[in-house]
Amino acid sequence: MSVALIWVVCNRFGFLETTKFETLSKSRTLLRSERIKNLVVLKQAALVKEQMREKEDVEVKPDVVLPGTLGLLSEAYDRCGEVCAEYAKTFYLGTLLMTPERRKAIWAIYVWCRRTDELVDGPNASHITPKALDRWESRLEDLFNGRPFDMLDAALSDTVSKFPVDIQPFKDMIEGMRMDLRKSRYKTFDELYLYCYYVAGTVGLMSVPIMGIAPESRASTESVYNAALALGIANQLTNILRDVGEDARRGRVYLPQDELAQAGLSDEDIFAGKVTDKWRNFMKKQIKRARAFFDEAQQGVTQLSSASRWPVWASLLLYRQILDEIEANDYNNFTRRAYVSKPKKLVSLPVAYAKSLVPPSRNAALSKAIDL
Ligand SMILES: CC(C)=CCC/C(C)=C/CC/C(C)=C/CC/C(C)=C/[C@@H]1[C@@H](COP(=O)(O)OP(=O)(O)O)[C@]1(C)CC/C=C(\C)CC/C=C(\C)CCC=C(C)C
Ligand SMILES: [Mn+2]
Repeated sequence: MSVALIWVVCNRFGFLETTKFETLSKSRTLLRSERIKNLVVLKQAALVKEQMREKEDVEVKPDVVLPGTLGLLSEAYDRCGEVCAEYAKTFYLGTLLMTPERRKAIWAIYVWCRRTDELVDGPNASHITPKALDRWESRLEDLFNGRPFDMLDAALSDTVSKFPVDIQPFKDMIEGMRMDLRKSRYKTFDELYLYCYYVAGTVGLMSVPIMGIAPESRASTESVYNAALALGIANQLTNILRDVGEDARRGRVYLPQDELAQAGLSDEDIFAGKVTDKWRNFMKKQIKRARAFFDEAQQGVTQLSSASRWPVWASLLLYRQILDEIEANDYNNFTRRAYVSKPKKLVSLPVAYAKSLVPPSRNAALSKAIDL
């Protein structure tokens, strides 16, 4: 399908205007989650398909640098690297295995995501209004148009001028932050999925054009994007399950209300924070669902370019283990924070490395079978 056609389809369904997207008629049979798969994934995949198939290394556009700005740019990327190292040490170490161009690009994206999240979760969160998020969005548009506001924006501006990264997932992440300002309950999993797409699935979509798909991969670009989306969703669902108590203390319940009711639970039970059999059974189902998203993601990691596989496997295995730790805490995610110990983290790194050595199958039939 051509990019143009996909744009038409996206516009036709109002996808590109997120508010319209949210208020689409209830009579539509597709769930939001399915529409995201059908529309965003197709569009993102089409945008980069051509560029990424050509070479193992994404064709990076040459630097067009104004005299005297090269040093500033490299300083900007260094700063992004420092922020990344400070907030996400293991992940930072993983990025060191990537090619220098890709590593810097991932740092720049990481920093933009972290800053976006800080707007609603950081020390100034109580002053953040929808207007402030609108301003953040116009700053995003400016940097995509080559007019960065500050040094860290300049790094991302440079990245998006070199890699086939689309602005939509970035805008959608801001939409997720808007959702956080106006909403603290989710009626169904479908509603929660939309939130997870906005704040985390988008990270997967932003990252694939940088990570690159292995030239020998026979999997469809769409299936790799689906896997990347699934990894973002899996990570966010895990985040949510780990932070139930912490979120409840801020008056937030990121759990499907209908599933809570079916399990005989309500918000009051969450605020009371007692681990009961009802809670354990509810949690078992939520953990099972998060694991299913990790399973979906795992099939796509192998299709990434060889140097990108190790950091992605490492982060996937580390995040996935948080679910095991919730179980080990007997599902007490009210007062105990599940975390993966240093020794377990250390063991995961060589495991991730071994997994990253597995190349994408050259066998077309097999690759078809793993198409998601
Ligand atoms: C084919 C395939 C599998 C490709 C891999 C694609 C890929 C690299 C996916 C990455 C998925 C990922 C790391 C998603 C992040 C999800 C996440 C945890 C989002 C958090 C949102 C808000 O949650 P909350 O406020 O509840 O959480 P905190 O309490 O604040 O923690 C985020 C915090 C949004 C901001 C996200 C980031 C700062 C992470 C950005 C990460 C990258 C750009 C790098 C990703 C690369 C690797 C190698 C993992
Ligand atoms: Mn946050």
